[in-house]
Amino acid sequence: MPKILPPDFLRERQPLLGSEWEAFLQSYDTPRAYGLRRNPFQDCKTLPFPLEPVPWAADGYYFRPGDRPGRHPLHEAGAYYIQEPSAMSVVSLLDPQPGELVCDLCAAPGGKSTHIAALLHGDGLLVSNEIFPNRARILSQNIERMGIPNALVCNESTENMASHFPMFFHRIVVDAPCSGEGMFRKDDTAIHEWSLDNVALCADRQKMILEHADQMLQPGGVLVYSTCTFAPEEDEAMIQWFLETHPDYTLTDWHKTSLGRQVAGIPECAGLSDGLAGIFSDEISSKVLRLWPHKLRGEGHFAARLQKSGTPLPVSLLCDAAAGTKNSSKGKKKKGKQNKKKPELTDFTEFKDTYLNTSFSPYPALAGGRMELFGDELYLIPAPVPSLAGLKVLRTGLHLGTRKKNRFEPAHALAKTLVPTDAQQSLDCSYEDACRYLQGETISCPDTWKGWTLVCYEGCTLGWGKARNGLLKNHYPKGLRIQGWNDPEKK
Ligand SMILES: C[S@@+](CC[C@H](N)C(=O)[O-])C[C@H]1O[C@@H](n2cnc3c(N)ncnc32)[C@H](O)[C@@H]1O
Repeated sequence: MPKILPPDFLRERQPLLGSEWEAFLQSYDTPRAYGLRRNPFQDCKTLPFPLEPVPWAADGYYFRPGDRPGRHPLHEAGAYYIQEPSAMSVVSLLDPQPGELVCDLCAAPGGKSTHIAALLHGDGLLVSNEIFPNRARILSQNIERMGIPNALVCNESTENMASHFPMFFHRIVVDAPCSGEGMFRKDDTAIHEWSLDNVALCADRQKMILEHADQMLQPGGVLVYSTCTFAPEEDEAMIQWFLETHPDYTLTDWHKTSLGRQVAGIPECAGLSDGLAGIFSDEISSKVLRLWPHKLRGEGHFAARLQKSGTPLPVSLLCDAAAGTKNSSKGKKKKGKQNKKKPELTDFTEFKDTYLNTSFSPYPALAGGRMELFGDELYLIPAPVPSLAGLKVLRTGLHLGTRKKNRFEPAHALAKTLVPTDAQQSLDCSYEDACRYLQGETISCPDTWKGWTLVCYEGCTLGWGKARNGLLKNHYPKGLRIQGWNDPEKK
């Protein structure tokens, strides 16, 4: 059925597209493209469905919708993240480097965050923030599913984030809440919720979020601002306003970024565009990036990369400064009071010596990290994390496990950061056993195995099982179990 678009939208946007208007409208009647990003932390050699590269993202691929990769055990294993193809351009533009401190300020459900983490390779720190608690929980689950060891997940207003992390980050992405015009083909709710008043409201909110992002960015840092709307008020005009009110920033030409270089070899098929010409100065329109659904295989998107003047500070100085920050927020602390005693680490050490191989080496950010107990929960906090007092934090680095009476129970999050060769016992499951495991069933293992075992499928980790007498007791978290995995209709 043809889409019925709001009359105000049609009237306002037609002049922006000129001779391309008909092609733009026709894009609403053509099928949309589907994408996924492969996860370097869970490196499955081959995926069981055909893929085609997305030109603007190194690990991005198109898939055929009928293949339903969201209903495959490899999805639960974190082998990939399903992401709208145009949305992958944002982190390509941000270009985070291993060792950096990076913030995703409006992060749920985690498309940009999981992409940033993949490019950091476990080195440096990702702080992912989401203002709404339910969405922050989904974000946190996705961070865990993708086996990301060096992330904090916060559930804060951008104002509280700014007061807690002043001038802290090397790179920040503001993937702003917006009027969502670029999602009209994909999502009818975006059409129903759209109005010109909402465009104006979104623009005001975006200005506030950008002010906070500026406060959090180091001198010399990079800020990428993106939306999934065509509204110039939220796109080029927002960048114009930001540059006028923040003279210490310059706009980076997207053609001269790694995104532009990547595309240079395949200019025709990429279909990436500059900003709106004629309405805004060349300085802005020639440097910002637009993705139009009639020009490429993806939905509508806008992105701009801004560089702050100055020289970045050493990471150690930044941590000291942030640790001394007093947060005025009365936010809840992390569940389970922080244990002031020096954590007794023997339990984890014993676990590690018994069940993990010496090849198990925490990621660079964790190698210099600190262990902290919150109640009986033991966390490994990446090296550059400052004090988190007063901040609502859902995930503090890597959850190693729980201290029980006479034993240590490893966390699901720990399993997700491991590869099969990290564990002394890892079971390479068949497809059928992987499905049974994900439903919470017991599966078989060699009779001689005893204790904690990594359950793997196609080289990716699903979770823990505990071996006894040839059977693996299922330790896949109850909240993640889904029934019907063996049903071919649901595959
Ligand atoms: C475009 S979405 C982010 C998508 C995400 N970056 C991803 O790639 O998966 C914008 C996010 O901003 C959040 N948001 C809404 N109002 C906000 C506000 N006032 N301050 C900060 N974030 C807000 C929304 O809940 C939403 O999760």
